[in-house]
Amino acid sequence: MAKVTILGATGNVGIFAAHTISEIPYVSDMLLVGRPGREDFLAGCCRDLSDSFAARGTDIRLSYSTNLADTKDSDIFICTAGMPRQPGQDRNDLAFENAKIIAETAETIGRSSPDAILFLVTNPVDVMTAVALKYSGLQPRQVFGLGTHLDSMRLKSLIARYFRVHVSEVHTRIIGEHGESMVPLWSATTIGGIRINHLPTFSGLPAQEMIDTVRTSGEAIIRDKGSTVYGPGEAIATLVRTILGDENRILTVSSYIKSEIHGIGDVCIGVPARINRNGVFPVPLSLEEDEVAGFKESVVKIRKITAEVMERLEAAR
Ligand SMILES: NC(=O)c1ccc[n+]([C@@H]2O[C@H](COP(=O)([O-])OP(=O)(O)OC[C@H]3O[C@@H](n4cnc5c(N)ncnc54)[C@H](O)[C@@H]3O)[C@@H](O)[C@H]2O)c1
Ligand SMILES: O=C(O)C[C@H](O)C(=O)O
Repeated sequence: MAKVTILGATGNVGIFAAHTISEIPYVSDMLLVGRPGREDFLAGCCRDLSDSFAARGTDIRLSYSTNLADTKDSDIFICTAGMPRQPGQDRNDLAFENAKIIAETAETIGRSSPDAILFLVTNPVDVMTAVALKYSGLQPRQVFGLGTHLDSMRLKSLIARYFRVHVSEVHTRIIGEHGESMVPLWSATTIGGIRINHLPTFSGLPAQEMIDTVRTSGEAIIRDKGSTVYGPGEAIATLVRTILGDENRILTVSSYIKSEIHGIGDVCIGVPARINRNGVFPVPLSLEEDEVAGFKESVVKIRKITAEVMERLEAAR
């Protein structure tokens, strides 16, 4: 059984993730962490969630805190703390402001919970994963971000609708940045176990339109309803269940790669990784030429933003 701590629990994604994670049978304790001054709101969240646990018959010890010292003994931290983007902003516009929050938080967690797993949701998630890895001092397997898992789910849903099949029949991946330079892996896309380009209807697939829709999905939802919540909240729970259940699923998350993909590495970015109770382990891959080219471009972009943020963080200390 495990203790799960949610940082940024008063936010839209944090509180819905608390709800989705509470459905995972391996969770015995859940701690909601918010900023000082938010005690009443956190207390209200605990009462409201407790009612839902009772209605569902879930037995989880739920508590809240505004003090990171109380997070000791957590098995997994989910970090949703930080600014979300506003309509018209790019996720990367948030990089430095959110990096300051993540660096400070990660430093504390690394010292007080050296065996924990640290799961980043805060955007830009690839850069935040690198910042958390550096400042926590944890091992690469212990630190990862939601990466392109949500993008992969969005593409899966579009493909399933196009071919009129159940979503569980579709396997697909998007790698690279959780952002503009994301790269769809059509070579790794199957329907009912059959490679998508072996299906007669493949020639009519509006592939570019689909990937454009995925690329702009977060932006469109934020413009229409203010924030993306249900997609990320369920995606977060999938990852937490995979870890706590020691499931060894291969999901596409932001992880530190040394050189696993065509010799490309030294960056935190979305890649397929085997995920279990010990953490996240990128899977070496062989890709099509155009996919490698797209991935290289994405890596160069994320490396540059990460380096700039790290430099500014150091200068600000
Ligand atoms: N990676 C993904 O796929 C994905 C999906 C959805 C949201 N996000 C990101 O998650 C983050 C949260 O989104 P949201 O919609 O819940 O935002 P929100 O504004 O509703 O919540 C933000 C939370 O961060 C906390 N916070 C803000 N500044 C802080 C600081 N200086 N120190 C500590 N805590 C602070 C707030 O108190 C609040 O709890 C954003 O960065 C958003 O872009 C990522
Ligand atoms: O788009 C955003 O800013 C939120 C999140 O990254 C998403 O893709 O839903």
